[in-house]
Amino acid sequence: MEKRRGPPPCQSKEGCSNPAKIRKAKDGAQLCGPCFSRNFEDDVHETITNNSLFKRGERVAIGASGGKDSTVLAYVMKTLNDRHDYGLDLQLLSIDEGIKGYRDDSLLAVEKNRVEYGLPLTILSYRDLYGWTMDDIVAKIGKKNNCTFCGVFRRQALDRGAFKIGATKLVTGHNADDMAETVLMNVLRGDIARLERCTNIVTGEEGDLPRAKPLKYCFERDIVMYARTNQLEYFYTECIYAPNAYRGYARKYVRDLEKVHPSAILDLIRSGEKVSVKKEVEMPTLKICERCGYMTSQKMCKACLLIEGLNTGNTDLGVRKTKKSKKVTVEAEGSNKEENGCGSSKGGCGCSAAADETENEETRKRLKDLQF
Ligand SMILES: Nc1ncnc2c1ncn2[C@@H]1O[C@H](COP(=O)(O)OP(=O)(O)OP(=O)(O)O)[C@@H](O)[C@H]1O
Repeated sequence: MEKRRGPPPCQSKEGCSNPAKIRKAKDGAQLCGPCFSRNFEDDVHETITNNSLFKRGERVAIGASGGKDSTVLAYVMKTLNDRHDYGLDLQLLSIDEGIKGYRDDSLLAVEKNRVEYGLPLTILSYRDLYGWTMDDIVAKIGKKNNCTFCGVFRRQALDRGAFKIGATKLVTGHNADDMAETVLMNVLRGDIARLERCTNIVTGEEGDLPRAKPLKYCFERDIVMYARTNQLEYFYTECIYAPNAYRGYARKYVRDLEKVHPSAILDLIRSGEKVSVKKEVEMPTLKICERCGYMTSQKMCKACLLIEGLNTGNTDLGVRKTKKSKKVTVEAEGSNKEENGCGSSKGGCGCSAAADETENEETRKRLKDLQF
């Protein structure tokens, strides 16, 4: 009878004699658990050094959501900082979007990581920053455009949190699969400016707080395997408000593509990296939001526009380009909105927003207090 063959030997370059247990999704290498972990960490170290992501002595905020990517990011950043003596001051930064049964649970995972990794943790909430939780927003506008609100608010909240703790860089757990999906989405939307930027490993260098993505070349399946191999605790439920997001379709397509053509993910990223906008195409210049002081290419930042819409009942504001949203942007150019109450074209107009006047005032105060 033919003898059943066992697992092949580990293909690690270090000449390990263990049996292979894991096939690395990125390059198909068959490795044992410890060699897979080391190989994964070496990949991230190479990405960090090849792209000179950090300067010695920098305080780096790690965007920690409690999910697999940022949990692995925090663990690997700490491991590499210790192993290679990067000299970084690492801190965890979490944003509580106010989604019951999702973010409150995932923040428990971050809290555990804080204790286990010995990294300080700061949590900022949408409620404190904007006066609205995502639960409130979905109750008001439904599930259709809620991801727009969440994405804009989170981006700004992470920046504000990083400034608050004195970080000079923010790192997020965006991985190779995320990047490939984003390339695809920007192609489908014909958004060439975003297509050019979306594969950059560091973004926001024109502002005060650059963001880096050390896991840019790590495949999602390898991240999950790394988390399992190192018994990392993370929260693994999808956001309860995101199932219909456009990204879901791109994700499924990229996954199907990867099954028949494993290099598809890296190919998509490389395609994105090769795109460059012609010099004569005018790119937006950065200004300061007249209302909250955050950077923006308009007179008023997108978050303030969205808050304005929520507080005035004009929930299309900042979501779709309606005549009204244009009007508010133009208004912001011509007048001081702080004095205008509801922010409509008529100050003290008695429209439905008048009832929200106190709420508006509170939101503004909060935003002012949070300017750094
Ligand atoms: N609430 C949050 N607080 C802090 N950082 C966040 C938060 N949400 C997202 N991020 C950061 O942005 C990255 C990408 O977020 P995304 O929403 O795409 O989640 P994801 O791909 O599921 O990542 P994760 O597995 O880390 O949740 C995360 O890895 C994390 O670094």
